[in-house]
Amino acid sequence: MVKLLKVHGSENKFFILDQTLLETTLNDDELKSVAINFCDNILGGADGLLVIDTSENCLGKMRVINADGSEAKMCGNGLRTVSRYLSEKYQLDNFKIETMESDLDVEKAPDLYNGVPAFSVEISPISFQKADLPFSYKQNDEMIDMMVPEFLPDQSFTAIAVPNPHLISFVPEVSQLELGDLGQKLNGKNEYFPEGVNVSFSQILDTNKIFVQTYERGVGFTNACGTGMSATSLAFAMLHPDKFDPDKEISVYNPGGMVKTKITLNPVKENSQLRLIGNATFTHTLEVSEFNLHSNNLNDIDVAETGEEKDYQAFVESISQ
Ligand SMILES: N[C@@H](CCC[C@H](N)C(=O)O)C(=O)O
Repeated sequence: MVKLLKVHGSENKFFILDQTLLETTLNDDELKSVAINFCDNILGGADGLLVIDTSENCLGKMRVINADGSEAKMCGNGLRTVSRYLSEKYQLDNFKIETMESDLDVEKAPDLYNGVPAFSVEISPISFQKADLPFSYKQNDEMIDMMVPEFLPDQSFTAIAVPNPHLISFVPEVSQLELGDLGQKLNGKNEYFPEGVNVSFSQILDTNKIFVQTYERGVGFTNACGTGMSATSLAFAMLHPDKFDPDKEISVYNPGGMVKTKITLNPVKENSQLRLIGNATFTHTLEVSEFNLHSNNLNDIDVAETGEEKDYQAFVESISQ
């Protein structure tokens, strides 16, 4: 039997499959089918499948398969949960994890709340270049605080790859309707973001305090998007210096809870440093036979709750007071 986990970071939910536990690893087609099946049908679904593989230079490698079967370059909330998994497996608190474009530094952080383990993860590399998003809008090589009436008439937009693509707009109040419409438009066939984009709207609440909601590529509305909150924090620090204190962490509220980000701006903006700090919660363990996993038959799974979710909900309750 193979043991999987259901996990979340700020209620951005995933299944973790450690391929190193298998006799025979799943190939890419099998991973895609299993990701779609798990994310649609098991335990209320999830936003993606996080796949752990061996790595030559790091403690492990993380791949991110979105709910629709597409593969993402990175996942910030997911990386925290994979960090916890590898930390417990190898009894280490500080190490590197290989992702599609870079080896990222991760470390155990103080618990977010009683019974809520937390990890701090590096988010990198950063790019604003149109080729790295990719996007196409008139002759622009970058899109930074730019009015784009083709998206929405009265909002400005910033595009940042970390390295998955994000489009960010600061708004007086988040409109789910406008976010959903724009997210759908830019993730369907469109001339601006040919590979789709994660779209985040953010409300500035106070100094170093923002709210972020994201329409995710390959998923749709999500409770939280880790790379989205990191990219939005970078845009916030760059574009709203009057509300940004560089010596302190930023509190990023989201529909699933709250994370912290630490932004160290660099005059060369691509060399700025981003860290994402937040919960790594395991909600369920699942056991399935390797044969059933290979044949994408998920009818016979043993599920057990870990009991961690009540502590996470107590944390959410504590920040809403
Ligand atoms: N929610 C993730 C991002 C997942 C990838 C995204 N759907 C994409 O396709 O780029 C996060 O926490 O960063």
